[in-house]
Amino acid sequence: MNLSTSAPTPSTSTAPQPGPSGVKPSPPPKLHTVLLEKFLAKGVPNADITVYRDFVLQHDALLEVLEVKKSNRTAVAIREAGNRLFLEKKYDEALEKYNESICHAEFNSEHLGMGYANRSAVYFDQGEYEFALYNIMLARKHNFPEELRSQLLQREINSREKIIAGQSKIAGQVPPSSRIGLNVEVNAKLPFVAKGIAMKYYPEFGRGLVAERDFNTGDVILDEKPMLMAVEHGLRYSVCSYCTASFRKSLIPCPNCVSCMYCSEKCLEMDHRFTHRFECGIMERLRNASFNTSIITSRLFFYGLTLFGDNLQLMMKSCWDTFNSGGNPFDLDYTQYDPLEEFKTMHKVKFRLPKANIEHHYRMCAALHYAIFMKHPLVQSLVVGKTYQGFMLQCLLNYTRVVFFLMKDTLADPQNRIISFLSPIATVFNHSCDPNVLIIPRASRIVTVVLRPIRKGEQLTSSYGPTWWDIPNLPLTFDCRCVVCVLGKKGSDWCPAGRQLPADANRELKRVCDQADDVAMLNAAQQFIQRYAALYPEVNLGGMVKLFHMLLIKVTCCETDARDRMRVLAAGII
Ligand SMILES: C[S@@+](CC[C@H](N)C(=O)[O-])C[C@H]1O[C@@H](n2cnc3c(N)ncnc32)[C@H](O)[C@@H]1O
Repeated sequence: MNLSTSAPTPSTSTAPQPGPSGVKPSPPPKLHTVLLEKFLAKGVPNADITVYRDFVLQHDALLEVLEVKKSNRTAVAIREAGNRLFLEKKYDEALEKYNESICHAEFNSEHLGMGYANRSAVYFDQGEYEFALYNIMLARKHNFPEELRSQLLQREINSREKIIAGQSKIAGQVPPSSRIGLNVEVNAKLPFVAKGIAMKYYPEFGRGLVAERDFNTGDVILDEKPMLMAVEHGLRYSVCSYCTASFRKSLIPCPNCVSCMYCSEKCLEMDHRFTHRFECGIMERLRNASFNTSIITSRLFFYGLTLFGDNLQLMMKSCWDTFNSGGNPFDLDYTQYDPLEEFKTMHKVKFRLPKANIEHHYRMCAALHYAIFMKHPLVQSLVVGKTYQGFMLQCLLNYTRVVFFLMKDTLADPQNRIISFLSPIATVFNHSCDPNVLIIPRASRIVTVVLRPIRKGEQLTSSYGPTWWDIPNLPLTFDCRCVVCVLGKKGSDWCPAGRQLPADANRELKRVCDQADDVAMLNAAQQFIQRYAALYPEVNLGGMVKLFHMLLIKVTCCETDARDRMRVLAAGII
């Protein structure tokens, strides 16, 4: 037990940020704040996690919130709200409402079919005829009422006619190009990582990634599948709860709860197998007690438990002594992919606590999750007895620390809603205000592209928010020790005085911006950065890196759209 009464009582307002990536911190959930304030009033902020747990269990009644059940009545009301949005041509909002309605529709009811049919009307109006056909197919599969089928048939005929007439968006779309997927030689044991990247320990950063050979602008050096992902609650009707794909919001519901949707049966099955079976039925309680995506901390425990075949004894034997002992994913052999070995490496990660003292938040977070998960019948049946319960509690606390240390967040939409991911390699990139790579999280993959030439021996760094050419007002959770900050430079002060591009380059700069489309501009920007790299950092080159950065994200999004349309075609609609 670590009961220290002499430590100053920390304030509850310094909440943990959702991750180290510079995305705006979310306020702590009300329940967390209320309980933490009560707890800290006792004057023992450094109390052992078991003391936090017992305190939370004493306040069990506060954890109770109504778990919303599926209901056709609710489904109808929400669908009608969707219809109003559809008439106002607010298509994205209408799709979200139809998704919510589909989630609330009872198992096997006609209201599932009605929701899909209404979605098909939105896609038809948007000119997304393949998605319209896909949703018509779903409507028919899910009890769309017989008496309304003629309308659906007419929409199907109209969609097919549009496609035959060449009005499909597939015709004019950006073809999926080599922007997605590695375009350099790969590591023999980690075929999703470029050859010539290794892990190195840096005293000021902890683990980091180092280049063991030169890389060029535009090299795709990582194409990784995350181990775990989480979407904030507000996105539950917009993206897949498992892989986070948007799939133009053409999602299918969890058959048992109203809180999760998926882009495919496969994702539904995978999510259920690894984590959702422990969450289904207690989602509202979890949400009530969690930061936006902090549920991912507990998911790491249940993911591990699943990989150990639900055998807690085995998991405890393998993991009890290895918390925080140091893990190196480069020791793994992914040609013989073993998710259990990958999990064990993540379990061992040596974390550093952030600069603000927020350990009391971590303890409250873990204690709350523990108390809520212990209400789930499946967890109750697997975690029996004080020893195993103690192990689960310790895991939840350690994984809260590890996940908040490593997790990367990304803004999913203009409403700044967040998706978070945890992966063995992409989370090892340290931050620099002068980054040399860009991480682009897309549905179920994390792609990393080189922004400017990297020489052998340099550290590979991404930006968690601030860059020297762009300084958003976003705090980092640590004192930044990157080269820009250590030298006390900001903005254009980072560029050596008098360094300028030659006159020729200025003409070329204009040519880059005059390109006809995004792909051409992206390629021109890439060549420009590579050609003038010797003059980096220079203000205009910084602007060009920023443009390259922006275009990479835009082109990747277009390619994702293109792939989604191809995927719908492959579903057998034509
Ligand atoms: C996503 S992890 C990066 C990998 C981490 N260094 C490790 O050992 O696994 C983020 C953490 O790395 C450290 N870090 C990353 N960039 C840093 C920087 N520019 N200055 C100081 N610490 C940094 C901080 O402790 C931060 O919370």
